[in-house]
Amino acid sequence: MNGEQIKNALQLVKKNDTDLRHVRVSQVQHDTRKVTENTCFVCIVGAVVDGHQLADEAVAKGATLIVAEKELSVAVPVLYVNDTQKALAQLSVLATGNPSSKLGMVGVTGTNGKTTITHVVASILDDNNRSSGIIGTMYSKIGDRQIPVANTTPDSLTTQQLLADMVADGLTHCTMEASSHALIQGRVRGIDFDVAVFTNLTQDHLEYHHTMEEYFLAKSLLFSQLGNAYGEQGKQKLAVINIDDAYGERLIPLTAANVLTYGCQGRGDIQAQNVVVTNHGTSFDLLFLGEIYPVTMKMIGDFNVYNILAAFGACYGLGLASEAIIRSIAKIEGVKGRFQLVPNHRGVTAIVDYAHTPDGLENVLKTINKFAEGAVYCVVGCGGDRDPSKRPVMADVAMTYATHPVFTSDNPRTEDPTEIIKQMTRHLSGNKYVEIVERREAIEYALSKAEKHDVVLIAGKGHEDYQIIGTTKHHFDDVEIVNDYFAKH
Ligand SMILES: CC(=O)N[C@H]1[C@@H](OP(=O)(O)OP(=O)(O)OC[C@H]2O[C@@H](n3ccc(=O)[nH]c3=O)[C@H](O)[C@@H]2O)O[C@H](CO)[C@@H](O)[C@@H]1O[C@H](C)C(=O)N[C@@H](C)C(=O)N[C@H](CCC(=O)O)C(=O)O
Ligand SMILES: Nc1ncnc2c1ncn2[C@@H]1O[C@H](COP(=O)(O)OP(=O)(O)OP(=O)(O)O)[C@@H](O)[C@H]1O
Ligand SMILES: N[C@H](CCC[C@H](N)C(=O)O)C(=O)O
Ligand SMILES: [Mg+2]
Repeated sequence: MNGEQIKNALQLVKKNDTDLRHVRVSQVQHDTRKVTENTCFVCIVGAVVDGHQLADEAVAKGATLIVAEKELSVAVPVLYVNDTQKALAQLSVLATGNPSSKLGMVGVTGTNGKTTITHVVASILDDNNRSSGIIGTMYSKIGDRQIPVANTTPDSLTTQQLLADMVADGLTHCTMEASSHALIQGRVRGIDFDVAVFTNLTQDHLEYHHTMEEYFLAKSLLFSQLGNAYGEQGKQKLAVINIDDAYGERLIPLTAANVLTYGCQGRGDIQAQNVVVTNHGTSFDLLFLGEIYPVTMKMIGDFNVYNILAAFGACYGLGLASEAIIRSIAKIEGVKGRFQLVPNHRGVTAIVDYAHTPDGLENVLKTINKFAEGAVYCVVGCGGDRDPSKRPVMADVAMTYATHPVFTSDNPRTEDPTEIIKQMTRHLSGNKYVEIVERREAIEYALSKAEKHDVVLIAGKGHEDYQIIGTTKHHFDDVEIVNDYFAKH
């Protein structure tokens, strides 16, 4: 690439008549730590650092061109735009050859269910001779490679590079999570989604979005940016929306794409009826286009019925036949750390689950109450440096739906774990619950108290194999701790 091509790809807010054809650009980058010779450096205003203040450093490291939204005085040409996040997305698409246009792209947003749905969609596609990559909370998955990611939805440059790798590896599809932070920060701008899925919207991340209305606005961007009903090559664009969620209903007029709704309460294009949940699976009837498909699956819980309906809609939108999708659903094993049963010799139903929001926790506990024969222990904490307003609500949920809540630490991050637990429980009274700050101790306590037929839910960290204390990640794995305990007792 050269500077002139970069200039032409951007909407400049300050005229630039300099001929930039001689400016060589070997990569686009927003991080000085990755700047090399002939880099086009894009200055992003972050929460911690302002990239504009690092422009000189970028030039010293070899940047030949700068893209900025604030006035700069540096030794190389500067292109000025209104919004450097948007420019980064546009240039990332340019630099990688617009890979999303070559993939069947599914974006999933909503408070809960994104990771689950991306995995279910990928399993169904793979089972039907497609090959699907994943970008999300656990990793970015390209074929057998699992690439660690810092964010559920990476920055636009990383995302486009991952998509380009998927195309290079011959993948046909990609399903990715679009977090609300990412939507606001433009990390998914420039992605040519074919299908956008909405799961649900309940309280989370209010430390960042401030109000539910702002949080909804963030989520809605995936749908308002979905384009019209016909994509580049006449491909249909489709929004798959949970109609049982009032926010889902509000999304419908915001998108120009076709819409398929789903629900379990008698409304929607795709419906579930006659749901039966046990401690080893779920069955229900899926209604679509006048047909009734009986579904039996290993995934447990009403909330997973919603996830399956969403995945069904997405796969149908990508061109799979209903019957083929239904056949594949029966084979799905479930997703790591999502209602994961940990087998043991004591007759205790031990479950590790990633519920870390009030709604997630309520759904999981309600599901457990459908089949629990004995007491229900719930080991749960709340993450530090995350929405403090959800803390007392999550404690209330545990108090309402569990027999024995055990309040403990999640990832304390830079907060004092004792103080987080205090914020969860300060309004509670009585002796129904216990507080044990050390998470391992709390898990072992619940397991030691549980008897045959009791359930122990260990919530909040699911697949995570670490605990973040301060800014350090320590190895920590809920499933491993449960297995260790049962091996010894
Ligand atoms: C609050 C937030 O969303 N922060 C995200 C944001 O970082 P930031 O604003 O702090 O960036 P910054 O460190 O100030 O840097 C600003 C600019 O300077 C550059 N820089 C910085 C340092 C340096 O030495 N050199 C340099 O060039 C950076 O590359 C960047 O371009 O942009 C970064 C790049 O995209 C993200 O990695 C980072 O996510 C942080 C790690 C984070 O914890 N985010 C969470 C809240 C988040 O995004 N979560 C959602 C999932 C939520 C959910 O649904 O559950 C997610 O998608 O992960
Ligand atoms: N459709 C759903 N509705 C409500 N709760 C759900 C739903 N699906 C999953 N959950 C609960 O939320 C937890 C997280 O699920 P999942 O990882 O699929 O969500 P996510 O949206 O990817 O979360 P994150 O934003 O942290 O990445 C699960 O472990 C389960 O407890
Ligand atoms: N993506 C979510 C994950 C929360 C998981 C929980 N274990 C915590 O650390 O709060 C977040 O970053 O808010
Ligand atoms: Mg996720």
